Amino acid sequence: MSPGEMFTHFGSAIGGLAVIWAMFQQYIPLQLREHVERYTHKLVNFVNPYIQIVFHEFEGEKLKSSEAYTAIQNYLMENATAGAKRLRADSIKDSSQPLILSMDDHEEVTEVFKGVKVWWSSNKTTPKNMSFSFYPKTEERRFYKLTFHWQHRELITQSYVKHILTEGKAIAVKNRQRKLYTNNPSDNWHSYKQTKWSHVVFEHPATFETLAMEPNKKQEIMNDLIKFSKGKEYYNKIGKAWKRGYLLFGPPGTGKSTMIAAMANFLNYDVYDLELTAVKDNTELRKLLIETSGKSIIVIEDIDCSLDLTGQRKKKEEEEDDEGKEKDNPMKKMEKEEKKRSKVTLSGLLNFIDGIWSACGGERVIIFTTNHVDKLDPALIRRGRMDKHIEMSYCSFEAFKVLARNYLDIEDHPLLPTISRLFDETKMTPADVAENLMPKSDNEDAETGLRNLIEALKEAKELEAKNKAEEEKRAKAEKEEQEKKEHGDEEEVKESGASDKEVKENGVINGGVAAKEVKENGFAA
Ligand SMILES: Nc1ncnc2c1ncn2[C@@H]1O[C@H](COP(=O)(O)OP(=O)(O)OP(=O)(O)O)[C@@H](O)[C@H]1O
Ligand SMILES: [Mg+2]
Repeated sequence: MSPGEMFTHFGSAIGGLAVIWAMFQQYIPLQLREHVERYTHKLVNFVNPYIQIVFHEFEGEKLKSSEAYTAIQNYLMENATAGAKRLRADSIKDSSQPLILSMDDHEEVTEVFKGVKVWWSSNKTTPKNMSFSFYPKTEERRFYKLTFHWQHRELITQSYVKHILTEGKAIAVKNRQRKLYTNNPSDNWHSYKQTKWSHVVFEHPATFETLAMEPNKKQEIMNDLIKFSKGKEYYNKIGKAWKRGYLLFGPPGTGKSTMIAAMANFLNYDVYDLELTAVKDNTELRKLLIETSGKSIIVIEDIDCSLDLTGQRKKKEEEEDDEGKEKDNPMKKMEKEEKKRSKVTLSGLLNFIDGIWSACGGERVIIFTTNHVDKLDPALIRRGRMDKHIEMSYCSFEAFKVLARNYLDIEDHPLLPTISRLFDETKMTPADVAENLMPKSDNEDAETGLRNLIEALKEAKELEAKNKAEEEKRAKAEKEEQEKKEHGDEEEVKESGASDKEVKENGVINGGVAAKEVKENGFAA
């Protein structure tokens, strides 16, 4: 038989089988079919000497992604992709790094462990739900399947799987790209898999070395962070969730956001930048929290702006008053209702920080930043929630020296004493200092930067003095006005006091006369 003929026979045999299968499905009753299928499975399992283990991407009702899945993914990426023919290219760290390749869906690779051959395949299932959906990928579930001969069951389940998991974790640490996450608006949660967070690679270059701050304060924060990151046992011992809250407060441009980046780089943690206004309610806030991984910093910037904390404490009468107004204005009512719907409450946020759920995962730093610490509810920033309060303030001379070293590479300069004196006399944010020091062209040297700064400091000082003088003048004028008013009131009181007296006296006199008259005449005229 020629190969062509063979192929034709083979083709028709397959075709015949397909027809039999279709008939089986169509004409054999469902119950009988199930029986047949079950027994076929049993038979195949009896004859099949291979065992399969499945590792799913999500565990715990899909709340959390599985660590084992990630470890296997990393392991296979590094060790087994050589044998795979269909690969997927993943994010590339930077252009100097080679492509990171992983197995594509439904691809299979083999590996030999201590002389034993195993098969790994990457799979996904989509539910058989035939209903039409705008989001076809929502329910997609991925998993890895490990297949091996039953004779090696012990070796594989005990040593090999353990080996893969530890190796995978080590590879993850080695290849770790830190990520900067932001929460997706919940309306989009269904459209792109199950992820509530989107991420990019975290690449902020700020470090504690480049952060302008008094050295003692900086060291204190660094020690605090080190103590925290090594404190797993300690937190266990004292029965506290392994997390720590920091409140960074200070005027704009004093380095709060820079500090967060420096902390993330120092600890080698991921950053979750939580945009509270995109979170609809407390339940969603909790879901977001559960989706964060360990070794991460959760940041809520400008907390006073993103949550209406004062609104929570609105007096009842005011609300009633508002309701009265809303009756007249339906637009206002709608607006308020919309706001209500998209509202995370203070108690929701408090639970997010130190409720029962906050302990899931562990090793998390939570940071709030604000420009107005006095606006925040004391319950929110009490110790235990915000354990450490860090004030980011105007630039001191010590802090300036860090900037001078970073921006101009100078440790010492004859102009420094002048600058030191000026820093004592006026205040400027590190952001402004940095901007003045930064060379604006190739011709500018360190001295130009310092002179620019001196000019700016002098200007700031003059402006401050001018503002102060104006403020004093206004206060004085106000005081004078007040005094004048009080004086005027007094005069008036005096005058009106005299006329009262007159009235009184006259009244008495007239009254007296009248009374006298009555008395004398025996009746009132
Ligand atoms: N302490 C600092 N050390 C080094 N650079 C700083 C410092 N403070 C500010 N800067 C510089 O100023 C810029 C603005 O700082 P940053 O964004 O950290 O301020 P912020 O306190 O977060 O302000 P805002 O309250 O407006 O968010 C940064 O790009 C950084 O380069
Ligand atoms: Mg900021």
